[in-house]
Amino acid sequence: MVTISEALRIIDEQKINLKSQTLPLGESLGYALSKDTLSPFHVPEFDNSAMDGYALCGLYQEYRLVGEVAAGESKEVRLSDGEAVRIFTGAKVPHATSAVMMQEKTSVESGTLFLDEMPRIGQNIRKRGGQLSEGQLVFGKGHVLAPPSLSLMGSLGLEHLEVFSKPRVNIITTGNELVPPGQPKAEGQIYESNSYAIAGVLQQFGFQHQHKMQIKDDLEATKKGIKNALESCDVLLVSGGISVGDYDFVRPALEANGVDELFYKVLQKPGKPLYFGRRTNQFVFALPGNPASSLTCFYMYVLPLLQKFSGYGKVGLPTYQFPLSHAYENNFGRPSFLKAHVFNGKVEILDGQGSSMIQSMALGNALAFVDDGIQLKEGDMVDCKLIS
Ligand SMILES: Nc1nc2c(c(=O)[nH]1)N[C@H]1C(S)=C(S)[C@@H](COP(=O)(O)OP(=O)(O)OC[C@H]3O[C@@H](n4cnc5c(N)ncnc54)[C@H](O)[C@@H]3O)O[C@H]1N2
Ligand code: MOO
Repeated sequence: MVTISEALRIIDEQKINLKSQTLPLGESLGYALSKDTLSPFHVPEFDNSAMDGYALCGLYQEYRLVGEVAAGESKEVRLSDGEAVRIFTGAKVPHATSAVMMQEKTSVESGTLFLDEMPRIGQNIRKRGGQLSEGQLVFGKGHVLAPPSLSLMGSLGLEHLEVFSKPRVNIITTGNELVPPGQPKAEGQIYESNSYAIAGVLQQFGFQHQHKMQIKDDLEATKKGIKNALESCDVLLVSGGISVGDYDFVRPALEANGVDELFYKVLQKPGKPLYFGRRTNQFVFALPGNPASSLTCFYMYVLPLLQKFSGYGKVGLPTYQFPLSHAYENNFGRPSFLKAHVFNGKVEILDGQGSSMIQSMALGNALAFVDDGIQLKEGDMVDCKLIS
């Protein structure tokens, strides 16, 4: 049995041979850059107007209007002292421009521009290189591409990006009692639901599974199922069959397939019988079958590994602190990730903390961490991870 921090450290210490690939800009969302990106030119490349209005030469309240510059125009307009040109947002300002005045603060009468107020030097001019200089580091290796990053890369004219590949994931569910939703089920059987949660949470964080298989609680079938699944994935997620029951065959079947155990059992609730193993550059998590346990283990342990495997510079869900909306005591006998709801700047720990209870998790939006035996008062700060 390891502690939560030991388990996280073991995951973090794994050396992974990362692969990289080239992707079109439009398909790069959620990937991490596999090399540093330097700006190929100054951004903006030229001084330009931040407003629709007038480019002014000299600082006065009256100007001779001598022309117009639209966005995208490349012709050089010559401005002399006391002259102004009509200009539009994003258009290149003429060389001698002192300031741009927004059109709402102006009036024009027979070729003369009048300003409602005195302009200030440099007003409404977006300076060349104001955001980035040519050769400046834009993003370091490992930067994860969110929508603003795609916008910036696009503005640099980069059509293709070098990114780290993401792991191929397979899912195995185990359990003779499991029946797929939509099928008839007999007394004692239940509907299989973990694979939907796991496939969903993979998708939520930008990963995909390739194959999902269900295997019976039988040592030979489990060995064979794991062997097949490991033929085509980098990360294998197994649900159930990892505890100590007579029908829990996942651990010996992993061993028979040459997977080395890195830890088994974590001192936590839920998800105590969590297993993590490795075979060369392949990783296996055997997630406890209880629905809330398997999902909690995904957020806490699987996600950091998947992100590390994808070359992310920072992994795992960030922790935020919120004040408790009520008193709470952790009597579970283990450090606990509790199903919780963060709302209006406070966190409520929900009823229904049983590992088999998924409704509380479905109605909540966070996991709140409370250590074993801790008594908390209303207003005490609690570490939370937001899951939706
Ligand atoms: N003697 C002990 N028994 C148990 C211990 C223990 O330490 N000693 N640990 C308990 C804890 S904690 C957990 S968590 C579970 C984990 O057991 P397994 O990983 O072996 O999971 P199963 O026994 O296969 O299933 C547990 C539970 O979850 C349901 N389940 C399983 N798979 C699915 C699925 N795909 N979809 C929906 N529901 C699923 C299954 O029917 C069981 O109810 O072990 C405790 N026991
Ligand atoms: O460790 Mo288990 O997930 O409490 O039922």
